[in-house]
Amino acid sequence: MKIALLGYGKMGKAIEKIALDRGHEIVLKIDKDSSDYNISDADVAIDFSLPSAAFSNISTCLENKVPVISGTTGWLENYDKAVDLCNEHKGAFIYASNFSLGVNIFFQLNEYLAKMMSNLSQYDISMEEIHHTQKLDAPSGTAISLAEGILKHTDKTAWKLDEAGTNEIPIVAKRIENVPGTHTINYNSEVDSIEITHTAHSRQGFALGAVIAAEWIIGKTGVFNMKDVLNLS
Ligand SMILES: NC(=O)C1=CN([C@@H]2O[C@H](COP(=O)(O)OP(=O)(O)OC[C@H]3O[C@@H](n4cnc5c(N)ncnc54)[C@H](OP(=O)(O)O)[C@@H]3O)[C@@H](O)[C@H]2O)C=CC1
Ligand SMILES: O=C(O)C1=N[C@H](C(=O)O)C[C@H](O)C1
Repeated sequence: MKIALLGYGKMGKAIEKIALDRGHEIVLKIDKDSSDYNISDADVAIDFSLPSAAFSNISTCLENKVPVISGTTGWLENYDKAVDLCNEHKGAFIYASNFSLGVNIFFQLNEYLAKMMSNLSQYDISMEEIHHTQKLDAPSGTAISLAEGILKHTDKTAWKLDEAGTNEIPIVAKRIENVPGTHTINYNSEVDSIEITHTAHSRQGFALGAVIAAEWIIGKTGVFNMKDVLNLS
């Protein structure tokens, strides 16, 4: 498979290594703002760039009928436009806030627990995410996905970074050197607390998931997610 890497930073480099190990070829690497690259040699593009660059990169791929996998976070105000563009061009597109198998299992565990806790008003919910100090967005895309999973099953109406109202899920974002990504959901009552945590030990899981998604999307048309790729029910 011929892969274009849109974003050649920490994730782009981790993806390159795994892709080469799995017998793929990297035909394009874009690591800064450059609007006139030629994507047409690629079978698939993988975008791990910047919040400000992702939508433009995704649009370029879809307009040129190149399937695109995006892991960039912090650009979701344009997600619906990307979906429309994908449908208009009969393209193929996956966005995931987190490509690791472990986090996608954790997403399901989170919803299961939220359902169980939904009528137990003695527990207060809160969330914490910890990432490395170079991270540009807060809260993390994964924290937002986790909060959305909880909102489906509770009477909370929204998530909020830091200070939250009674109907909101508070998210605390911490930035500590070299932390690849840790997410915790806490239910606290006067007598006890229940906490679930996913801890990434490196970027390997994210990168492998992105390459697996790129392999999976070839020959498909439509907008998909990691639940489709991993066949999680
Ligand atoms: N979904 C998931 O599983 C994961 C998602 N992420 C997300 O992926 C994104 C990238 O993370 P990470 O690799 O750690 O970040 P980095 O900052 O290490 O890499 C981003 C790269 O994008 C480059 N870039 C700048 N402008 C453009 C452009 N217009 N087109 C393409 N590339 C460009 C940057 O170059 P320069 O430095 O010159 O500006 C930089 O090399 C973030 O949004 C992060 O949150 C990260 C890990 C997992
Ligand atoms: O920027 C990162 O590093 C990460 N970003 C993603 C996010 O915002 O959730 C995924 C992972 O946690 C690492």
